[in-house]
Formats: sequence, C-alpha cells, structure tokens
Amino acid sequence: MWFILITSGLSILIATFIAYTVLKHRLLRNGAPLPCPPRSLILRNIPLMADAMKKGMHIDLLWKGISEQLGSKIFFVDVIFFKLVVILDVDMAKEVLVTKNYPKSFTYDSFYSLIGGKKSILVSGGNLWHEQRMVFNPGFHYQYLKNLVPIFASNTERLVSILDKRCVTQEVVSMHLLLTKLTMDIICEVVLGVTFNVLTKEEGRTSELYSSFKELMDNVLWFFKRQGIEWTRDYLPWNALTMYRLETRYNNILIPIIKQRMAELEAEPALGSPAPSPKGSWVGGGLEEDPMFRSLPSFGSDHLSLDGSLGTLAGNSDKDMCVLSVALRTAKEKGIKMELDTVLAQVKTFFLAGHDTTATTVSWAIYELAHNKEAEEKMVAEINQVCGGRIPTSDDLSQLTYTGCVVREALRMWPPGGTTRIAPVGATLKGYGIGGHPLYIPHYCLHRDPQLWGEDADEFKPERWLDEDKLQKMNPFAYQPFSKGKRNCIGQTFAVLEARTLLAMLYSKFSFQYAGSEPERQVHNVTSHPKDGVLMRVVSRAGMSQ
Ligand code: HEM
Repeated sequence: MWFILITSGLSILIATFIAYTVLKHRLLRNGAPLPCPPRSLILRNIPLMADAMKKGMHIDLLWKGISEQLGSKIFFVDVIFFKLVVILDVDMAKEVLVTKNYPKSFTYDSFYSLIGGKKSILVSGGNLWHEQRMVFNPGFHYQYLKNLVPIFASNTERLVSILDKRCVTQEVVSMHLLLTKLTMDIICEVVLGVTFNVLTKEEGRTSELYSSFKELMDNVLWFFKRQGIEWTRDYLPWNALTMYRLETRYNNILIPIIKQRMAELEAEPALGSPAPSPKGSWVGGGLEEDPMFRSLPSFGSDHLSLDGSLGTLAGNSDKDMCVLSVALRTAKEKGIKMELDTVLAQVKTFFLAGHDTTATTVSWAIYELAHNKEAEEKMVAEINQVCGGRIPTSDDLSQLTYTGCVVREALRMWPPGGTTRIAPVGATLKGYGIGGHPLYIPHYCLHRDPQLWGEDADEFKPERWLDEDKLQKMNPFAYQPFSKGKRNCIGQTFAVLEARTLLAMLYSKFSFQYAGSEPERQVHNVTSHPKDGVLMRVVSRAGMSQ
C-alpha cells in the first residue's frame, strides 16, 4: 500500500517537473534566445555564490560576475522551478519599468503574510493599485510629511538619550538594531498615530509588536531561503498552522487600531470636495515641489502623471493626522470603499517597506562616515551651521544639502532592494524572449557600474552629487534606489526626510567609531542589510571639543 502511494506520488512529481521544464523552455522561445551561463559556468557560480554568502558579500555581485563572463547585460539563470531573467542594462530597465510597466512577479508571493496578501499596494495591479495609491499618496506628500518632523525628532531624542549613556560606558552598540527599532516606532506613529515604544523596550522588555513582526519575518525567511521546499510552508499542515498562528498574532495587534481609526473617520462629517491637485504630478510624494530635493542638483526625476489630489489633511490631534486617517478621509471624499483587509494590507506593507529600509540606509551612512572622516566633518559643519544645536525643523532639513548628498550616496552604494517584474508570455525585450519569467533589476549592479559611474564607483563620495553638469549628462536609470516609473516608492520623501533628521540629530551630538569586523558583511532577506549590525563605539562631540 505504502509502496504504491510513494511510487505514484513520486511519478506525479517527476511528471510535473518534466512538464514544467518543457513549458518554461517554450515560454522563453519567443524572440532570440537569451544568453545564459553554460552549465559549467553555473557550476562555477554555485561555489562563488556560497562563498559570497559566507563572506557576506552582496549577492548581486554574482549577477555582476555572470554578466561580465557572458559579456551581456541581460541573461537568465535557472532557479530550480523557474528562470530568472537578470537585467543590468539601463535602457532595458527603462523599458521594463516605464515604457511597458510590467506587473510585479510571483516571487513576491513568499512575503504575502508580511504584506497582507495580493491586495498590498506593493504587489497589486490595475484598478485596485491605482485607487490605493491615489488614496495613500496625500499622506506621503512633502506638504503633509513636513508637519511630522517633530514626530521623527521626538523619537530620535529617545535614541540620543540611549547613546548618551553608551558614551559614558563605552559599550559597543549595534546601530542597525537600534535604528531598526527607532524607525519602527516612527512608522507606527506616522501611519497609525500610536506609539509602541519598541526602542525603549529594548532596554528590558520586548515590544509585543516587534516580537510578533520579527517571529513572522524569521519564519517567512526560513522558507524563502529554502526555495526547493518553500511550498511546504503553506501545504504541510503543521507549517501552515505555525504560519497562521504567527500571522494572526501580528494582525491582532494591528486590527483593533485600524478598526478604531475607521470608526472615527466614519463618524466624522464629510469635509466637502477634496482640495485641488497640487501643481504638476506627484507620484512618489511630490518630489518636484519638495525643497529637500530642490536643494540638490536634480537627477532623473521621472514623475508620471496619476490622478490625485493633496486631499484634505484637516485633523485635530496626532491620530487624526496619521497617514491612515488622511487616507481614510481621502477615500471617503472620493467615494472609495476601504475594506478592513485592504487597509490592513497597506498598513502591513508600510511597516515592512518603511522601517528597515531607512534604518539600513542610515546605518550604511554611519558606517561610511566612520571610514571617511573628511566627509563626516563637512556634514557636521553643515548641521551645526544650519541647526545651531537645536532640534531640526523641516526648513532646516531642506537646507542640509551635503547631508542630502550623504544620504543619496549611501543609497547608491547600498540600495536596500531591487525590483522583480514579469512580462506576458510572448513578450520580447530588445529582441530577446522574456515572456513568462521574472525579470530582476539589481539596483546594486546599476549603482556600482563603472561604465555608468566611473572608476570610483565603489568609493563613497558624497561630492559626486554636487556635480550638476555631470549628473545632467547621466542616464537617470543609473540611479534607482526607489525604483522608477509609476511603481516607484511611495515613501521616498518620508525616507529621505527621516534619514536627514536622524543624521542631523545624531551627528550634532556624537561621532561614531567602527568596532565591527572589516568589511561589514551583508545579509539578503526581503531587503539587503548589514549582517554584523554596524557595531559602533559612540563618542560624545562635547567631549571631543574639550
Ligand atoms: C530608504 C528607504 C527606502 C527605500 C530604499 C525604498 C525602496 C523601494 C523600492 C526599490 C521600491 C520598489 C519595490 C519593487 O518594485 O518591488 C519601493 C516600493 C514601495 N515602497 Fe519603498 N523604500 C524606502 C522607504 C519606504 C518607506 C518609508 C515607505 C512607507 C512608509 C515605503 C513604502 C513603499 C511602498 C508602499 C512601495 C510600493 C509602491 C507601489 O508599488 O506603488 N518605502 N520602495
């Protein structure tokens, strides 16, 4: 009996595998065949990949290596059940992201429990995506976010007092861990209008929100890293039950708050017609009218039009002004019905996409500045001159030009993510057949390409962002930490504003000495981030000047 069951199970598996392999080759048959590493090259690259991961090198270096060996900026590699098409060419990236704006690929399915499923603004498409982006855009617009600088600042003050103590004890701290918790506190307060004190509980207890998020994330990643058996997560009952338990625990913290905000907005009288659209289009948070971005030479603005207005930001208290309340108000004015599961999906997406990414950016900036004292001193001089020792205002932040260059440069050298799209079956790209398979654009490879950035592409040079003439001549798709086109990052203004606030407040009081192993290793989860936590010894600036 068992023998029959096992052999028929195995036969079904083998037949499916053969059918799938035949099918995937057929899918790519349209257009010219894509370059692919010969089997030997793949085999050579497996130890390379294992070695890279062990050493904590950036995984995208593997794609860079294959591209150089093949002499092609587009190729595919076999990833067990599908072919991954890797694109390192700026013009091809433009076609995928802007000209065709292909939808997100199925590879995001692995993270559904973290982002609330297919209704998430990160992965959805069509009308649902359009509506959600329109409803949430106002809350990520500079005109609104600039009012939230005090929230960024008051949370950062708590980090400052933790670091004050560490200056005395000379204890080494993981800046990445502290910043991850701080940015989680900030995103919670900005999006939901509540404080969870994730950072302060670091001293003793763990916040329920943080531990439930982390447990869910660890579980998702465990399976994500084991591609061959990933399906067992959802189909083996005990794995599926664990996932259900973890997701429910996380959801149960968020749902009551969301329901409360929805009830408050339901009870609120309608505020009349929405405010008129601000000048120009502003997908991605209205960067063109954002003085923070205007203080830097422009580079590659690609804002595309999307209907929307600044919405009505009116509210009486902090919670009325949270991103969620602003979005619910906009939806009400536009007659868009917001279901609980749709709202939950967006809140979870903002939590996932909106804290570790910024924490990683600031961590890398601190790491690079610790290795580049000249840049640090320049930035500190600017911060002292503009902020004069007080807590920065939004106007101050928009004048921090060099600090802005530091943030841009940290994002160039260490972009936390990439993007993966999928083209319909039969699609071609510059004559190559690409249909039906995920198209991956590794931002790291574009940002470190010497052909695009020059021979110093691997060096941290914030000054490169001041060379207006050179920037104007560059292809805008050479730099895309926030991706490009309509699906660019909704939180980019938020992230840059937050990063500038953090750097201004931290560096007006402290300097950081790197205390980790050289070079800092990297880890690749949903995003790439520093593996060793950016260990730092904190030095008080007051002490330095005495
Ligand atoms: C330095 C910080 C950040 C970086 C580097 C970053 C990067 C990115 C990238 C590369 C994408 C495109 C992803 C893809 O195509 O798969 C993206 C999309 C997105 N990001 Fe960010 N992000 C950052 C901060 C934030 C913040 C603070 C938020 C929200 C509070 C946020 C929310 C989102 C959302 C909702 C999307 C999906 C947008 C859409 O498809 O319409 N991100 N981000």
